[in-house]
Amino acid sequence: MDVSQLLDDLNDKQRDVVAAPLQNMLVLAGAGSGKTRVLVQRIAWLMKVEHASPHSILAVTFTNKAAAEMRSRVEQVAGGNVHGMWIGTFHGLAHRLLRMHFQEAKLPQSFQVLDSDDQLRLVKRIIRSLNLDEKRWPAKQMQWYINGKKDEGLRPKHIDPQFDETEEVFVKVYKAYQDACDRAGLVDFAELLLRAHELWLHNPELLAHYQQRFRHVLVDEFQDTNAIQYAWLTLLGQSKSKVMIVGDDDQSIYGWRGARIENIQRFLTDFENAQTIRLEQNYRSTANILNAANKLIANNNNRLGKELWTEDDAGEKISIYTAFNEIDEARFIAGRIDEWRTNNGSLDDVAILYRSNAQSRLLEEALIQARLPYRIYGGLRFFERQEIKDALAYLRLINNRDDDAAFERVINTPTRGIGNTTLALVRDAARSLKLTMWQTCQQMLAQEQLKGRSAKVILQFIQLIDQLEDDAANLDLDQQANFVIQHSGLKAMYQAEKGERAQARIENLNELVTACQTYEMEPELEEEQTKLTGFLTHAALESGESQADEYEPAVQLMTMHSAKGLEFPLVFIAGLEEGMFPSQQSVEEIGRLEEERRLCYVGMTRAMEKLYLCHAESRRLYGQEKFHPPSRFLKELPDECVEDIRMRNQVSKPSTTGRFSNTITLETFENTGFKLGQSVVHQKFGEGVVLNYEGSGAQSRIQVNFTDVGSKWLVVAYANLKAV
Ligand SMILES: Nc1ncnc2c1ncn2[C@@H]1O[C@H](COP(=O)(O)OP(=O)(O)OP(=O)(O)O)[C@@H](O)[C@H]1O
Ligand SMILES: [Mg+2]
Repeated sequence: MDVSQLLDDLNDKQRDVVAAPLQNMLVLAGAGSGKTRVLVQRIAWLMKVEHASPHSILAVTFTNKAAAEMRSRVEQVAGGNVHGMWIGTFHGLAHRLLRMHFQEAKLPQSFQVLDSDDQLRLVKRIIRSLNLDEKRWPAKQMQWYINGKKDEGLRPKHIDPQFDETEEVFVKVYKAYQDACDRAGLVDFAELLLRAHELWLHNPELLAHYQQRFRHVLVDEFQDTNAIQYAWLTLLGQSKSKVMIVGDDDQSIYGWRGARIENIQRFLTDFENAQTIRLEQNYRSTANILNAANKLIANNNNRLGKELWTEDDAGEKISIYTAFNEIDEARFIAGRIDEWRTNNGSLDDVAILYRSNAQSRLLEEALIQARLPYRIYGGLRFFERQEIKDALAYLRLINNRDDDAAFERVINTPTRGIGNTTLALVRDAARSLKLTMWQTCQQMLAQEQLKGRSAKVILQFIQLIDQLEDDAANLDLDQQANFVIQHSGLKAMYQAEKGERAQARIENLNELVTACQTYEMEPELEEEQTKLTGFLTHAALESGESQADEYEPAVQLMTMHSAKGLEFPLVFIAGLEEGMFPSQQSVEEIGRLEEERRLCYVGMTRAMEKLYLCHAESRRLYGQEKFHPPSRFLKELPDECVEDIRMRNQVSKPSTTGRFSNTITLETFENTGFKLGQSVVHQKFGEGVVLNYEGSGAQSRIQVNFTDVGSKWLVVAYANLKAV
């Protein structure tokens, strides 16, 4: 691309940014206004027009994926070699600095990065070594505390507990933990940032070198930077370097993790002569989607204030689907996606967004049934999640004591103090005796080959499993699962860990109970196996099935948090109910409620062409039927942008499958010339039976259960169905 082309395809405001003189700049703009795009073009401009060497450019984004994308876009636009340019996340860049300057950072050359699970384990060890009661001082809470302090740039010596005894303990653990890390050459995620900051702060020549080098600093998604990231940037800003930040205060969704929206305003005072440029034209979404999102976010206070408009057509209205229950919601979504595919839409263009990870299970199930390949973005599929595998392993062991994989998984989860040496001993014995782990344990106990403490804990474990089976023998499957989750100690273990991840794990365990409750075994299998066996098989199959290959087009499932910065032609948001979204905890606190609303704004503005917002009238949660009212966010949307696709004056009819909620208007239905239960024939799909109908005029859709290909939603106007 030559220089003149660099400014083509940009509006005036965007051009002002890309071609601005060298200066500190804040680009403040709403979703889809081209922030990321101008940031990339600006880099190309700096190289081509300002003759900046790639070496002098530092670009920061929020995820590794975004960084990879930015690099390839810069290569495309700037044409060719961007070798020497630093593009990455704050964490990635900090890591790089520490590797290059390990000595100045006072780290051994071979220092290791500690991931979150390893960190937790180490914190646990520290708590024990200090003879603290683990129940009173949960490791997860300590971990949260330590990371929070690091994110604020605070070392133990900076914290004054002021006679607060609890905090005194926290600081003591923090200090002991840090000493242990330093001795072992371990660096946790938060430490990467803090160390990188200290590296520059304590080594003025090094800082001067980088200030000299990185003349051009560009940061995307700036609204979600935390205190230490901001401090690090400020060090670069104190030189000739010019810093351009782009962000949107309305999309700040990581406040709960220490992100500070105020950093946007601080930037204007801390960075010399910083200019603010606002982009106001949105290029992503149709007018209906954009106007609705604008209206929604206007309900927040303390905004920096931005207006967004589009030249785009009104487009289709946003569809609000009122599902009868959560199963209906999932099937509706799968049905619409199937229809999209039938009409030659690519599955890569479709995203399903939700508030919490546990919601994915039902959606996954519906997609599997509809044979729609999917991918979970930034996370694991439901049955592959750690806590679910833990719980299933207990159930498997109850079902079959000889399941060695299950045995290995839970023998020490939660921790029972069975040492690796003991386990190795049992493993060896099992191998030579050609017995399973369970059988070997029993034999070794009987022959007194296990002694002392090891013998005691293994015996207790064996008794626990036997007891769990006995106690749960007469319970229904869901109660059985619930019983096992409670009494195995799994629930308590996860409850003791504080923080969002632990919360998500508990939600997933609860969702597993719901899955057991709604699991229906195929009648022909009932004679051959128990319901538990049936369910375990189902879980095993689901965890391996329908996994989309890397390059196969697939529906993307993700939380709204991980959807940041992305865009899709067709977007579904599921579970828009009070208590789900906004979440129960957030409705009591105005600050958190506003963050939820921003999250909804982020979700809605991912959609380019069509947006579906779904809520269920009843939802089974934690094994209980809940009747949540529709989310307040739905009520905040302007009438003219939305359509309700559940009909008024409806008549409920049980469907032939018995599992769908069917609400149809008989009158309109009859206008199509088809009746419920009628046999029809379709040119491609063959013969089928009419199950359901919705919409009117050109939008009318009909659901037909085809003998060969199963149920499909078709647009009546194009389906060319014939009665038989
Ligand atoms: N001037 C333009 N002409 C045509 N398309 C544009 C223009 N500017 C941006 N776009 C397109 O609009 C879409 C949104 O742009 P981009 O992702 O850069 O927005 P953003 O402000 O970074 O959004 P978000 O806040 O969600 O991160 C992209 O598909 C981009 O290519
Ligand atoms: Mg962006």
